[in-house]
Formats: sequence, structure tokens, C-alpha cells
Amino acid sequence: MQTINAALGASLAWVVVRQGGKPEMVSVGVPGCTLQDTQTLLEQSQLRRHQRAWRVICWRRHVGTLLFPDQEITANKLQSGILCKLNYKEPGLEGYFFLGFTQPLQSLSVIKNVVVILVEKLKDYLAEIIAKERAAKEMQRIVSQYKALFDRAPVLMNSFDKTNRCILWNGECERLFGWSLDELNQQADPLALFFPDPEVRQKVRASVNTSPAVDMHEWHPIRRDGQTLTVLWSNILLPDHSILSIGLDITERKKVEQQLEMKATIDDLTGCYNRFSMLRKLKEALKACHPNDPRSHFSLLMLDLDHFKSINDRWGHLTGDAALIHFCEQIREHSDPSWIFGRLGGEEFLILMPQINGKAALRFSQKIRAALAQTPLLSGAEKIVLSFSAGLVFVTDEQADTSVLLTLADNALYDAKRAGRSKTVVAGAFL
Ligand SMILES: Nc1nc2c(ncn2[C@@H]2O[C@H](COP(=O)(O)OP(=O)(O)OP(=O)(O)O)[C@@H](O)[C@H]2O)c(=O)[nH]1
Repeated sequence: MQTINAALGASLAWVVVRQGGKPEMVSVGVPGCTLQDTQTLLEQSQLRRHQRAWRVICWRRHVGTLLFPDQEITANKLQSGILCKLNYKEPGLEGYFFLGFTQPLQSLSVIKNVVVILVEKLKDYLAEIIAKERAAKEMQRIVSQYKALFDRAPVLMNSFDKTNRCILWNGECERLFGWSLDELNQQADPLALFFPDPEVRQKVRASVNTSPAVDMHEWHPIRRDGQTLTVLWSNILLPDHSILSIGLDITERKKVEQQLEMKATIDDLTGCYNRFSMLRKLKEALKACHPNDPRSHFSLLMLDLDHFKSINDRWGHLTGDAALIHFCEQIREHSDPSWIFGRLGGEEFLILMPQINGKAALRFSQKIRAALAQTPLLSGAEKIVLSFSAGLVFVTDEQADTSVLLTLADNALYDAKRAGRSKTVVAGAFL
């Protein structure tokens, strides 16, 4: 614009472009011209000429009074002028170019032709600027959309570079883990905050640096307050070869799942397996059992407290419950951790003893009997000595099914009861 002004001997030059909303202007020269002044001229010129598609308007004199109607001194400085419309085909886009001279020009027609050529160039130049501006705005819009998504999405998003610096750390990460991006990068090894175990950390590092795992994997990072979380992470390789990790905190869901699993498998009162779990485990043990493989053989001991009803009747139901708990504690204390112990119902229990033969299982039941005699249940000042009857089966073959096995054990248990209680009967023989 400066160059045009100087080359054509003009004093004032401006361009106004309007794309839909508020017009924008560029103005050089004297007298200074505001957007409002340009609008005044544009409105008047269009009104006066009543022409819908005019291209160039020339003023030989007094153009200043049209541009600056309320400023007499300024108005007098500007005499002649040319206003040219920039012909854009795009709807909503319009532009005007104005040149003003301090002297009244006689040969306006020459300048008019020059301006028309200039305006063609100017039009293309402005169109290019407008397109760039639009692209930049669109880019800005997309960036702010992604930024909002990155910061507000209820998913964890982060990225670590090859030197283990954290380069992306979204709002959800900060909220869940309690560390800000700056705090992380003050650490020599930020990942160590979440994964103190070097072996685990090594695996995590591989997944966020070199070998991204697209499928969701379960990790257990530690957050700032020391709580261990359960997070599902997936690693996405981006076009610039960086890796974006996307995670979902499932700590609460996992807890609920574990509680439900507990409820479904554990007996509420005694904490040992329930009937459902015991039958499942018995089925598995039976399936794996083979006559030629002694490691697959097992003993099955079915136990039933003696005269349990009378404990309830005499000391009440709560004491009855305490008796069941006490009985289970004694069994747990004396049994091997590899044994599977559960409550079939009421005061009836089952112990599955892998790799334990009948003799050893029998010795165990005698040991429990002795332990119960030595450690009675206390109910206030009273001591209640618990006793139980049991049926024992030693299983060396997979042929029987669970119900046959349970019936065998149950019959042996019944024999023990009939024989006076506080005894263990091996299936088929009384001991
Ligand atoms: N306190 C308590 N009692 C229970 C529970 N489940 C079952 N019982 C009671 O256990 C008692 C079992 O009685 P019975 O089947 O006659 O057996 P018993 O008195 O031990 O007699 P024998 O087995 O023949 O020695 C019943 O009174 C049930 O109500 C429980 O969870 N808590």
C-alpha cells in the first residue's frame, strides 16, 4: 500500500474487506482514516449512484467532504479520489480499494485505468490472505477442539519420549495420579513414581517407547497417595512415531468384581469356600485324577459337627455361629495351604487334600479332633468342646463322578454318626 501510494502520488490509500461479519481495513497515508470513515464513504457513494454493481467511482473534487463530513479541516485536505470494488464471486465476501489525492486531478481517467489493473492484483493477493486466514482459523478451531477433548475427556492420555520425559499429560491423568506434568519431569525417572518395581517398569517403558500394545492391557500403577490402581492401557503409534497411551481407570469396577466374585465363591459366615466352589473344585480335581499319576490322587474328607442343634438350643444361634467359625479356624490352623476347604451347608464341611493318601487324611482328622478337645469354644465362662464325625474317601481314579464321590463320603459320615459320633469312617470300612 505504501508503494502504491508513493508510485501514484496519492496521499491516502485504504482497503476494506468484509467476510460475512465485521469489515476489516488497512489504511496508509494522511489524513488518517478510520473504519467508520470508510463506511461513511461507501454508504454515500452507493446511495448516490443507485447502482447495484458499480466498479469504479472517481471524484475530481471534494472527496474529503464525503469521507470526513464532520471534520472540515481534514476534509479540505483531500480533493480527488478513486474508489474501486474488488469483484469477488464468493457470496458474503466483498472488498473496496480507495486512493485519495490532496490535489484536484485533471487526468483521473489514466489513474483510473492503473487502479483497475492494480485492483485485479490486489484482489488475488487479498483472496490468498483470506484463504490462509481461514485455514489458520480452522486449524485453531481443530486444535482447541482436541485440546478440550484432551483435557476434559474422562480417559487417561499421556505420552513419554525416548528419554523417558513425559511430553503429554492430560487433565484426567493429573486428577487421577495426583502429579502435574512439571512435577513429573522434575523426577530423574518419572515412571518410577508409578511403577517402583524395576522389572515391571521395564515392561511399561517398552510399551510406551518401543513396542506399543494396541490391545488393552491391565497395569497396576501407584498414585501419589500410595493407592494402587487398576488401569487398562492401550498404546497408539502416531504418524510422527511418538506413542500415545490411552488408559481407563477400572479400580472401582475391579473392586466390585472382586467383591462379587468373593460373594459367589466364599461362605459369608466362615470365610471358607461355599458349596458351589467346592463342587467345582472337586470336579476339576476328579477330572485331573489318573490311576497312574499319584500326584493327581487326593483324599476327600466330609465333616459334620456333632449335636450342633443342641449348641444352638442351649447357647443360642450366635454361639452356634461362633462354633462354626471356631471349627473352621482349627481346621485352617492345622491344614496345608494347598488344601481346599469349604462349607457344604449347615454344619457340614468338605476338605479336598491333593496328594494326601487315606492314612494321612485319617491322621489329620484325628489331629483336628485333638485340637478341638484342647481348644474349646468359650461362651462367657463356659467351655464348649466341639466334636465332629467324618467320612473319608481316597480318590485315585477319575471314573467316579462328583455325586458318586459325595455319596460315598456322606455314607461313611452317616456310618460314623451311627457308630456313636466323633469318629472318621473311611468309605467302605469303619475305623
Ligand atoms: N447357628 C447356626 N446354626 C445353623 C446354621 N446352619 C444350620 N444350623 C443349624 O444346625 C442344626 C443342625 O442340626 P441337625 O441336622 O439335627 O444336626 P446335629 O444337631 O448336629 O445332629 P447330628 O449331626 O446328628 O450330630 C440345625 O438346628 C440348624 O438350624 C448356621 O449357619 N448357624
